[in-house]
Amino acid sequence: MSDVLVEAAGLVKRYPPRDRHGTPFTAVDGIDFTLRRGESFGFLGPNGAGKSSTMRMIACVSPPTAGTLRVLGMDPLTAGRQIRARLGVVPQDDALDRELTVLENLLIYGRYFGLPKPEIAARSAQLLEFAQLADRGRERVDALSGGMRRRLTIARSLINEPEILLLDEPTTGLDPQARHVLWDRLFRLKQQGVSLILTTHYMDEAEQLCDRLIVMDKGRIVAQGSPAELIARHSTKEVLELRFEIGEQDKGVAKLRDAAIRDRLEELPDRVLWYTAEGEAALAVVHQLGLRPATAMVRRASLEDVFLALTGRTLVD
Ligand SMILES: Nc1ncnc2c1ncn2[C@@H]1O[C@H](COP(=O)(O)OP(=O)(O)OP(=O)(O)O)[C@@H](O)[C@H]1O
Repeated sequence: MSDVLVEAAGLVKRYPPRDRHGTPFTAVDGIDFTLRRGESFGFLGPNGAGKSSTMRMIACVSPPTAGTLRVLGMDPLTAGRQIRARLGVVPQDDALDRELTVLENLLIYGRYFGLPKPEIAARSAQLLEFAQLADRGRERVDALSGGMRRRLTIARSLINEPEILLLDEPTTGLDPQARHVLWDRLFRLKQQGVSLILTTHYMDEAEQLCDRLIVMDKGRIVAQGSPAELIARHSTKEVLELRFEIGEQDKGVAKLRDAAIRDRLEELPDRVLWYTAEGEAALAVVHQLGLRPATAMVRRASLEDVFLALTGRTLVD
């Protein structure tokens, strides 16, 4: 069995104009990547980066405009059905049947894959257990919380025992506790050997779940690597984050620029970031300069800093 799960070369997705006067829109602009078995992948980027468009092509629901794409060694244009039988897909919107019960949603999905009835029943029971919904099987989906609905969608996507699970922004819109429950479930799937491919614009999610990341912006790949590699390559180890009182930031930055000539300073509307190997030493300099920021915090660099370095923008505006 090949260890390549997904391979893309020069992959393009262009959408037709929305109206007669419009122009076609290139959402994915010639990207190359290889996803291998045994790792979990994240497409990280802000809204509109082209992450969902890439996922929909991998899920065989949206044909590429140009380039080549192979999923599990097959071409989605000619072998979509065979590929889909081995994939689980968790779309951005849950697409559950809200008028049916939790259990019925699973049963219907099993039938869609043509699985034998006893197998669907046994598998549904296991999946409800896995999704921590065992006592909710007879309730209507309407009655579930957002976090429960997400877990049910994941349970549903596992009915065919997929090798790859595609998740489009799995925790967007969930509260912190529901997100952590979901991460725990996804982590278990990883341990069971399911390869996760997800999109996110949350750096903590990417750091928690992904072994490798593809950072996208405006339809292109701007960097690839493990979270640790990306941070080592594109940021200093530490960051001193300073917030000034309203109207004080410009004066502060002018002084800092003179002091931090060898380091990168990043000015955002609400804070200043000083990229340095030694955050505490930089903070001492801030005090020597006579600056009194409203808050000052030394922290480790994160994927957010990588994104800022690569694109000049933050992940979540
Ligand atoms: N069917 C479509 N027709 C025209 N334009 C589209 C269509 N689908 C997406 N787009 C545009 O393509 C761009 C990329 O969208 P895509 O959903 O792939 O981005 P994304 O990185 O997943 O962002 P998000 O986090 O908002 O889902 C966006 O500007 C979007 O408006």
